[in-house]
Amino acid sequence: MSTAISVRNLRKVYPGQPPVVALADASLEIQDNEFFTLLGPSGCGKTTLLRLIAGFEHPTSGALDMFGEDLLDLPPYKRPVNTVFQSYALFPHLTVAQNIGFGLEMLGRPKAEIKATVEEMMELVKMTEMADRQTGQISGGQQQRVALARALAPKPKVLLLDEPLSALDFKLRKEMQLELKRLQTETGITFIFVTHDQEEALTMSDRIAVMSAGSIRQIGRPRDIYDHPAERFVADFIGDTNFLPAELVSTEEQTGTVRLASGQMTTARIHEGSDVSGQVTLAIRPEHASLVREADGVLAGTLGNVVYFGTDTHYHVGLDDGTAFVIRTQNSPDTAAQFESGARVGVTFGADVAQVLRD
Ligand SMILES: Nc1ncnc2c1ncn2[C@@H]1O[C@H](COP(=O)(O)OP(=O)(O)OP(=O)(O)O)[C@@H](O)[C@H]1O
Repeated sequence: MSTAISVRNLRKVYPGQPPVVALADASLEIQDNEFFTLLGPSGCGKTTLLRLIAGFEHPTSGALDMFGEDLLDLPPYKRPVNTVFQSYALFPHLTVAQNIGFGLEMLGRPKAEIKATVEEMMELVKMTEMADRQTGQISGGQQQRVALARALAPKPKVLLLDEPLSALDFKLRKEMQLELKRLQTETGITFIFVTHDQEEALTMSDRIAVMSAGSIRQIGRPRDIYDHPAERFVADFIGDTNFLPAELVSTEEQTGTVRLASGQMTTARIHEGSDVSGQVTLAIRPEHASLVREADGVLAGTLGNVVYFGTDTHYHVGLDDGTAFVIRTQNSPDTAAQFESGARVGVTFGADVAQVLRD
């Protein structure tokens, strides 16, 4: 696999009083044919990074290459990228076919080529039957498909997608997530997708960069990031997590022996390259822990609320050291509630599910 985009120590400061550091010092590599997602809360710098790649902004410092070529010398229209915006920016009085062909007309492509590409794109996004409808008269989901087809029509090497699904309702959003993934696989184009929705990122991406306050906190495959968050921000932002204070007693490669507040010893995973020692925080996902009899637990406490969600049940335990801990178990027709609210209970978890977090 070759590298599509290489971002090295990219920094963007917007002038003002005071100046805004939108991107502090970002470095990452995106592979050709990857579905890569920039995930983070509002204002963390996702759109800024996308705009730097597109060429709508110029960095304060740093380097940016695409397929080995320095991008910073190229104006936006000469970069082999295209962008799909949150507001689809379609022309409502033009037809579906005219909207899709618009960019190609601007590029001065021959008429026959435009016609063939528009037909190919309409088929790709399943809009052939609506070719002659004005885009002001089609649904939000259909407009989204046209916007995608228009952006894909010039066959960019990289497609930038800035929260393209955020205007759609929940059900349509789910459908379009699968659709986007299909389009990426079928076209083989590198997608860089921006979202603040963790579930969207986990379901669609080959890899995710989690961002916070202008910097990249962790890069990894969805499963790695979910199961092995490197730091508290990532563990907190993606999914639900229990945090336990602990003391790191010894380490051997990626495994640490820790003493919990209860005095019990257990093992936990240490993220590669993490420099941790002394007092640490452990992260344990609610579905990775089990509720057991008090005598069988690594931790002991009193069961508080038991909340039934249909597919699963959440058990809220008040641990004896005062920490709150949630356990999530999947329901099935033959699982009966084993513990009542108010009961003394134990909490246990496997050796490889607890993660030592860096600060
Ligand atoms: N043109 C600009 N001038 C000054 N500040 C800006 C400009 N554009 C963005 N910012 C600031 O830079 C920071 C990063 O903004 P950016 O739009 O990249 O974040 P984001 O993660 O994409 O957020 P959102 O999810 O809300 O779109 C924010 O503090 C924002 O207010």
